[in-house]
Amino acid sequence: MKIRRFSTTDVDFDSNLKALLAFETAQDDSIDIVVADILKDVKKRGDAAVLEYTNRFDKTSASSLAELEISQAELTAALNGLPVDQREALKTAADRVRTYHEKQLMSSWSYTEADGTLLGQQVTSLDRVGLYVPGGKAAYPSSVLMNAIPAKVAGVKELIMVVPTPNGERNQLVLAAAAISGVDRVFCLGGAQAVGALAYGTETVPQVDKVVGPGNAYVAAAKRRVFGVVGIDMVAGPSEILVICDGKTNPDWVAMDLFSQAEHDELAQAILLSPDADFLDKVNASILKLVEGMPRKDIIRTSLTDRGALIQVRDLEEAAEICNYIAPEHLELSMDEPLAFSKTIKHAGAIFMGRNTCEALGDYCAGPNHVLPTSRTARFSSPLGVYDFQKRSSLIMVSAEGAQTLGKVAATLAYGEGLQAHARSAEYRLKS
Ligand SMILES: NC(=O)c1ccc[n+]([C@@H]2O[C@H](COP(=O)([O-])OP(=O)(O)OC[C@H]3O[C@@H](n4cnc5c(N)ncnc54)[C@H](O)[C@@H]3O)[C@@H](O)[C@H]2O)c1
Ligand SMILES: N[C@H](CO)Cc1c[nH]c[nH+]1
Ligand SMILES: [Zn+2]
Repeated sequence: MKIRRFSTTDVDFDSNLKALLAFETAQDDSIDIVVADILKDVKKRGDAAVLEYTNRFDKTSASSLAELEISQAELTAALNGLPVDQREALKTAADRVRTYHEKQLMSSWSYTEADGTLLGQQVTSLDRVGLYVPGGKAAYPSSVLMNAIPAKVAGVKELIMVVPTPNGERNQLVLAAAAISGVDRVFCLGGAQAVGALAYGTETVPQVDKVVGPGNAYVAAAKRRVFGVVGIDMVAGPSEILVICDGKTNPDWVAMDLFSQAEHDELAQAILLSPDADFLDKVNASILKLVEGMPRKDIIRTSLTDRGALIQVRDLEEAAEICNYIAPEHLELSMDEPLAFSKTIKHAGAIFMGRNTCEALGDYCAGPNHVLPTSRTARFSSPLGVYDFQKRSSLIMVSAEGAQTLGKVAATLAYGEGLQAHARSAEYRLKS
């Protein structure tokens, strides 16, 4: 296993390094072609197509989609059947996630002008949302909490969750997490066919208003394609971690932090930036030593070999510049004074500060959401939050007096645009 090793003094960042790193993972054309066909078929044939793809990709043998729905009784039984430590850990995580997200609630507001005209914004929640919970290579009960709790806090009426169950195995922690979070319906579906079912609706799966949640490159491509028919939260594809380290953290800790995201997916991306060449050597040695003991070592090896990199930077300021280009899903600042340094970071899904703050704490229980933008979309997207499940309507109530002043302004501008009906509509309200 060989991880790419660069120094910015040898490989110029702008002209070479950007090209050397594989950033465009989730936009792979071959995946997009497969996904386009699946979505077209789901739209045309509904349940029958979803069932066929599910049986093929998840190696199940269901004869109807109804068979793939999990009842509320089964969700509750899963929760009650968990070992106490697991049930308590789920509840602690759920409480912390809820407390954090309650701070994000947007509320309605309005103000009244001197002439009595009222202007404002009315906030409402979405009616029905689809929550994608990944489940191909690993089960993600934590993603159930991260998807469902903000939706509940926002006041969404109906939560429809999909999760693939390879070989028909229903993960009890995932089911328990759905019970704790108050999910209304759960279907054992995954990949592009699950996203299509939620977006277009089928005989069995209800159509939703928005599809949220992370997934592999097939899920990310499907979400991109259904956007417009339904809303989507962001592109949350294969996981990424960028560690910036001053060279003073235990190299084993940093190696394991890189593994923590690499073990998600062969397409995950784990990169370390440090000005200290000896430290990079030590982390490299730690990686080679520690990988042998990892149950998911094959995935880690592929991810680190294909997409990982150890990069020697001139200084930490250059590391910040490179980070802002990469716009990683997760950024660890493993250094002295990380809070001050964080001010130089513009683009990252979540920033983990200090040597004790491993990214894994954020994945499970710190409180902020772990559904985060990937593939450089942190340049313009934010973590999943309550705001993704709320929307705003503008409020305008013009007084009789306001209609006089605003009417003249509007009519003048409307005539300027050549729009007679607009102008006259405003003028009808003018007192002669
Ligand atoms: N960004 C985030 O917030 C976040 C959070 C958790 C997990 N993740 C990422 O989610 C992903 C989970 O991936 P996963 O694979 O374990 O589960 P998944 O649920 O995303 O994908 C499984 C589904 O992919 C589809 N699929 C697999 N191979 C296919 C093929 N050849 N053709 C068509 N469809 C195919 C199948 O339908 C299958 O059900 C990982 O990449 C992980 O890094 C991201
Ligand atoms: N790191 C993932 C987001 O990229 C979230 C997760 C869930 N479980 C473990 N990790
Ligand atoms: Zn993770």
